Amino acid sequence: MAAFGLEKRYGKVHAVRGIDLSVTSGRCLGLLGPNGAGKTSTLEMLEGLSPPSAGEIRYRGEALGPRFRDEAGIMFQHTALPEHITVRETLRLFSRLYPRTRSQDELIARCSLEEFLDRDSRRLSGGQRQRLLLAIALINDPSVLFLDEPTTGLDPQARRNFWHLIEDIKAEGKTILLSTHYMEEAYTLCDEVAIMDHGQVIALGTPDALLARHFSGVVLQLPAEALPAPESLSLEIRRHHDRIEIETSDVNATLAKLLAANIPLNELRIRGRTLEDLFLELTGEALRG
Ligand SMILES: Nc1ncnc2c1ncn2[C@@H]1O[C@H](COP(=O)(O)OP(=O)(O)OP(=O)(O)O)[C@@H](O)[C@H]1O
Repeated sequence: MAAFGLEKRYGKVHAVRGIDLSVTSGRCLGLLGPNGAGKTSTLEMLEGLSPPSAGEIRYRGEALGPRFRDEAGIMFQHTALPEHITVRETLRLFSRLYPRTRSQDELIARCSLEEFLDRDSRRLSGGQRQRLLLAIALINDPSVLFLDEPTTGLDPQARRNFWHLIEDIKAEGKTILLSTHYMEEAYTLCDEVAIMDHGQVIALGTPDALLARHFSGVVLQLPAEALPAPESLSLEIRRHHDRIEIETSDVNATLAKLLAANIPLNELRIRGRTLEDLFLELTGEALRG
C-alpha cells in the first residue's frame, strides 16, 4: 500500500501537508506523533473513509476499490458498540456484515476474549474493550489492518498485553498501519515508523536506522541536585524538572570530568537513545502524550 503527495484540509485547517508513505505486505508501519500531528487524518484517508484533498493512494497497485474494502480491517480510535448485548453477541452481529468471516472461536482465542464473552460490552475494562474492537477489526480476516491509537488510555500492563496480541497478528503475515503517540509502542511493534509533526513526515525509516542516523553514544542521567552548576563542566547537558541528562559518545571522558568535579555518581544511570529523543532533536519539542 502506498500514498503519494497526500493532503487533507478541513476548511482553513491544513491537517496533512503532502506526505508520501508506503508499506510492504506483511510489515508494520507506524505513524508516530503528538496530538494534532495529522495521524488520524492520514489513516482515515488510507482507510478509504475520508477523501484526500490532494494526492493519491494505491493498494496492490490500484486505486482503493472493492478489493481493498474486502481485504481491509479497521480498529477505530472511538467506536460506539451496540448496547445491552454481550461480547459474544456483538461478535455475531458484526460477523453478519461480511460475506467471508474468520471463525468465531479463532477470533476469541486470538484476541483473548474467553473470560468476558458473556459480559455486556459496556461492562468491559479499557483493555478488554480494545481486545473486542481488535476482534471486530479482524472479523473479515483482513490482509491489511489499521489500528488508530489502539492503546491510548490503557494502563501499562494492558498496553503490553495488547502489544503481544498485535505481535501474534503480525506473525500471521498481515500488513499493519498503526498510529500512536507512544514511542515505545512504535519501537516494539513497527518495522518502519513515519514520525509526523504539523501534518508532515519529518523522519521515516526503521526505528534503529533512524536512531543510528541521528545519534551516536548514550545519555547519562543524574538527579538535578547532583550538578548544581553543570554549565561549568562544558558538557552537552539537557535539564529536566527532576534530572539532568548528559549526551555523550565518550562515556569514559565524560565520567572522568564528572569525577574530577567531585560530582556524586551513586545515582548515575545510563540509557540508550530513544525515538522520544529523536522527536526532541528534530522539533526542539518534547512529545506531548
Ligand atoms: N473533522 C475535522 N474538522 C476540522 N479540523 C479537524 C478535523 N479532524 C481533525 N482536524 C484537525 O486536524 C489536525 C490533525 O488532527 P488529527 O486528528 O489528524 O491528528 P492526530 O495526530 O491524529 O491527533 P490525536 O493524537 O489527537 O488523535 C488537528 O489540528 C485537528 O484539530
